[in-house]
Amino acid sequence: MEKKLRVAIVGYGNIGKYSLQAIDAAPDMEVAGVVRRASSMNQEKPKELTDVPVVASIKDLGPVDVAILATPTRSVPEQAKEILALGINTVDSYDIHGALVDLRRELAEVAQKHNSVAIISAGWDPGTDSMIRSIFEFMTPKGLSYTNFGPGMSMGHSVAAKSIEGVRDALSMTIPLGTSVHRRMVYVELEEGADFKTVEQAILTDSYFKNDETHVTQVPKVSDLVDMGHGVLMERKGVSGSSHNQLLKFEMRINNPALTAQVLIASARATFKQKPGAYTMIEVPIIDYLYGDRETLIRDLV
Ligand SMILES: NC(=O)C1=CN([C@@H]2O[C@H](COP(=O)(O)OP(=O)(O)OC[C@H]3O[C@@H](n4cnc5c(N)ncnc54)[C@H](OP(=O)(O)O)[C@@H]3O)[C@@H](O)[C@H]2O)C=CC1
Ligand SMILES: N[C@@H](CCCC(=O)C(=O)O)C(=O)O
Repeated sequence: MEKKLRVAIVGYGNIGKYSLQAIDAAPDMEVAGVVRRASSMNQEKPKELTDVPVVASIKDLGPVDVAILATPTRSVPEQAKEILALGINTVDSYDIHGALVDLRRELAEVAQKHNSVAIISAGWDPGTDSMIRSIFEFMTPKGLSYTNFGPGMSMGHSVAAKSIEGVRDALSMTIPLGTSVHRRMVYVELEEGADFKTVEQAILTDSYFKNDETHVTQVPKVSDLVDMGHGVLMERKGVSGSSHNQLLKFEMRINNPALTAQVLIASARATFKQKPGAYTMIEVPIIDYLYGDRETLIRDLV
């Protein structure tokens, strides 16, 4: 039997937990262990990790082939560089669209030097939606595409709101207003003594929120509101050759962390088929994400 890929999960929040399930379900992978912050190591070990090594540094695990970075987007650049420099492949779901080209360039330099591979921004948006947008684009090179999220929980925005001083927990709901325009409804649970107006101002000026209509509401308990469902409707009206009004549509309604984790696991597999460097999902051949014999996949899917 083929040797299984040994996968480490870095950060055990929502994406981390669902990554464990996706690794367990993958025939070609096994979990090498979970890397957590020192502060989380003191907590009681979650039941599903009973037989899984949990460590504070990836260097304390046995051999690791690839690391899933399931940490806040803003901590990805530093962590990815450290892990790639150990010769270990990385995948992340970095979701700051305006900065991912720079991240790709920075990680490519480290990966090429240390003979490793990074697939960055590998969730659903950015991620699989980026692949769909690209397909729309070559099917109808002229035209307009719209990406309409939700309604649903944006994890990137929730994580950004949670990181603000004085916030104990946060939920950011994305409300689609049409034509790629969104409203952000942010619910915050505050630490004892925190000032709501200060927190509200910090959220409104954070780069995750400052370009959208955003409303911040204080609630007693965020966990009572959380529903991790999300989704997207992508539409394009465009032109193929000289034929107008070609209408294309893609829609999905999902459990956000489950889908993101599944895409990360598929990307982890794909890292082993690339030359050292850093890639976004649209640069990797689709077949590299799939498990199975190449000709069988081609026979079944093409
Ligand atoms: N591209 C896409 O489509 C998507 C991208 N995402 C991205 O995934 C990211 C993670 O989301 P989610 O799993 O909900 O986040 P969580 O907050 O649930 O989990 C993140 C985990 O990372 C660890 N962590 C927390 N703070 C830090 C820190 N400052 N530095 C390093 N590690 C830290 C913690 O794990 P521990 O306690 O074990 O150390 C924490 O539980 C989001 O920031 C979002 O941008 C999410 C969905 C879709
Ligand atoms: N990156 C997103 C996934 C895409 C949805 C989105 O960007 C949004 O709801 O604003 C997330 O973190 O959940």
